[in-house]
Amino acid sequence: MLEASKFTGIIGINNNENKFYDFYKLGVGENSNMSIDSYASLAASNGGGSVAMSVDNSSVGSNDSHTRMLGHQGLKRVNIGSSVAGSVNHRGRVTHALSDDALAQALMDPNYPTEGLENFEEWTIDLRKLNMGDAFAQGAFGKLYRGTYEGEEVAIKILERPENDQDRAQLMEQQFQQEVMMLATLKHPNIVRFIGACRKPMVWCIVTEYAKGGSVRQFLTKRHNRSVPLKLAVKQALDVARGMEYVHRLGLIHRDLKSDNLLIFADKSIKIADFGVARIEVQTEGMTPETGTYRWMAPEMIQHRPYTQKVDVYSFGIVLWELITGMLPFQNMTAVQAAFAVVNKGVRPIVPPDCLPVLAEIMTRCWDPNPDVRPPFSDVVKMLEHAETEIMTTVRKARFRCCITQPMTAD
Ligand SMILES: Nc1ncnc2c1ncn2[C@@H]1O[C@H](COP(=O)(O)OP(=O)(O)OP(=O)(O)O)[C@@H](O)[C@H]1O
Repeated sequence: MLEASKFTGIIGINNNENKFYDFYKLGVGENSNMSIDSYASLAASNGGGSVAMSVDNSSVGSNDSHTRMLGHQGLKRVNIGSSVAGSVNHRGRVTHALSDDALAQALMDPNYPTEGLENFEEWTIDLRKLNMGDAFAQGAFGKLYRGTYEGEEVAIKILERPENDQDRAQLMEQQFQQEVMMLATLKHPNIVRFIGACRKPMVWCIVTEYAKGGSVRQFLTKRHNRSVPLKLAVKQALDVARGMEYVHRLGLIHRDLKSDNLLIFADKSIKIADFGVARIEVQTEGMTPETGTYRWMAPEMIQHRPYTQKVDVYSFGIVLWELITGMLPFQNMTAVQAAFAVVNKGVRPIVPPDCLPVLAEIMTRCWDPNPDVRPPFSDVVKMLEHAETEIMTTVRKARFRCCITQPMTAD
C-alpha cells in the first residue's frame, strides 16, 4: 500500500486535468470552504454519529420563515421555522423550498408552459400522460415522486429552479441539459432507463423507470444490515460492474457511485442511477461538501488531487464490501471522520475473515490508494464471473456430498 498523502486544508473536490468527460464536471464539494478547523469541530460535534448532515444555520429562520404564497397562485413555500426536515434540500442546506404539493403543482399546472428540451425535443415528457403520485424520497437536490407515464410506473425527480440568481439558474439549466443528454445516451440493462424530462418556468423534472426495491442502502438498512446471500450479492455486484464497465467504455465517470444510487428492480437486478443534476448546487455555491458521499469516495478525490475513472473503481470496492457484509462502511465514524481516516491513516473497511478469497482480493485491489493498481471494470467483471462460478461449484459439491451422506429416499 502506498502511503496516502496527508489530508490537510480544504476538504472537497477540485476539477483537474481529468482526461475523461466528467459527468459532474465541477464536482461534489468543489469550492468548498470547509477548512480542517471546520472538520475538527464537525468531527467533534458528530463524534460517533452516522452520516453527517450539516445544516447551515444562517439560513434557518430567515425572513422567509413563515409560510407564504409565491407570486404564483396556489404555490406555497415550506414553513422553514416549523419544518426544517421538509425544507432541507441541498444536502443539509435549509432553503426556501417549495412544499411537496407546490413542487408537483408547479410541474403539472397547465397554465405554466412546458419549455422544450434543447436538442432533445423527442425526450420531452407529455405532461398529459403523466400521473403524479406521492413524494417518496428526498435527494440532495431533488424530490422524488412516484407516478405513472403512459401507464408505466415511473420515478419523477423534481428540481426547483433557483430564484433571484440568474447565474446559478443558468448554470443549473446547462447542467440539466447535460443530465438529459447523459441519460438519453446511456442505454444498458444495468443503467436506470430514462423516460423523459421537461422544463417549466419554476421547476425541472426528470422521469425514469421506477425501482420497486428502492436503493441498495435502503434494502440493507431494512434488513438491519444483515448481509445479502452470497450468490445474490455476487450477482448484484456483477450488475453494477457491468453497468460501470459500459459507462467507462464511453469515456465517462460516474463519480458518485454508492449504495444510495444503486436501485433494485423486481427481478432483483441492480441498475445504476443518479447521473448528475444533484451536484449542480454544490458546484455553484461553494457549500459544505456532500459529506454523505465521503464513505465511498476515493482518497485522491477527497484531497482535490487529479483523478481518473479509477475513482469509480474505488467506490465499487466499498459497495462490494457493503453487499458482502450488509453493513454501512465506517459505521462507527461520521462521514467526515471516515474521509480523514481513509486519507491520513489508510483505513479501509475490515474484510470479514470468512470472505471468499477472490472477493476479498477484488475489494482490496479496488480500494488500493494507488489508482493504477485498481483494476479496470472489464477485469472486475471477469473476476466476479470467476467468483460466481466458484460459488456455484461449491454449492453443487456441497449438494453432492449431502446426497451421498443422506441417500435419497424413494419419495
Ligand atoms: N428510479 C427510481 N426508483 C426508485 N427510487 C429511486 C429512483 N431514483 C431515485 N430513487 C430514490 O431516491 C433517492 C434520491 O434520488 P437521487 O439520487 O436521484 O436524488 P439526488 O437529488 O440526485 O440525490 P443524491 O445526490 O443524494 O443521490 C435514491 O437514493 C433512491 O433511494
